[in-house]
Amino acid sequence: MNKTLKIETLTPEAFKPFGDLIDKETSEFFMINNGSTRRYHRMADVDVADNGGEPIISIFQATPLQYPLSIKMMERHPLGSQAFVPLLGNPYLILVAPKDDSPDPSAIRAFISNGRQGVNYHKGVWHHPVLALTEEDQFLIVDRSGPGNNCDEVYFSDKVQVELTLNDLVSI
Ligand SMILES: NC(=O)N[C@@H](O)C(=O)O
Ligand code: NI
Repeated sequence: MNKTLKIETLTPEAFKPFGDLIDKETSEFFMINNGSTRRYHRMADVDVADNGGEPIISIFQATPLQYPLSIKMMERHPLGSQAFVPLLGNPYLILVAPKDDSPDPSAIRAFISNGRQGVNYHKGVWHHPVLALTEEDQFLIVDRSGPGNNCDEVYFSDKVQVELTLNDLVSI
């Protein structure tokens, strides 16, 4: 199978099958701290308690891969959600595929964040490891620590060619 992915703009509706969008610009807020602060409340839930899991906060400093990207694998976290919040305001890419026993290469979807949007992958959603577009980009991560295997990886056979090119990046 040969396929080049179109890169989609990240919206709450488009990302809904895969998780939550952590995005001020598409979220409600209420005022706190005597009117000095907007609280964008509960943008996503941290779903990590299965098998005695606990929520942890980490930082990823990521380096861009080579493009056009030949997508060789996808992974999922069967025991917990995983959130990525960009810290430096740089656009980055998200590759996801629907929950299933194995990722369907023909169902992979590519999104681009405007650098102000984070994502929270729901438990078991297939995704590609973080895809920075800027050298040493940084992300705050909220995911799970605890017993059990929480990372399934599937490598595609050589016959499957799913490519991601940047030349049709939507303007963000
Ligand atoms: N392995 C790890 O902690 N990171 C991946 O889960 C990822 O989605 O980048
Ligand atoms: Ni992951």
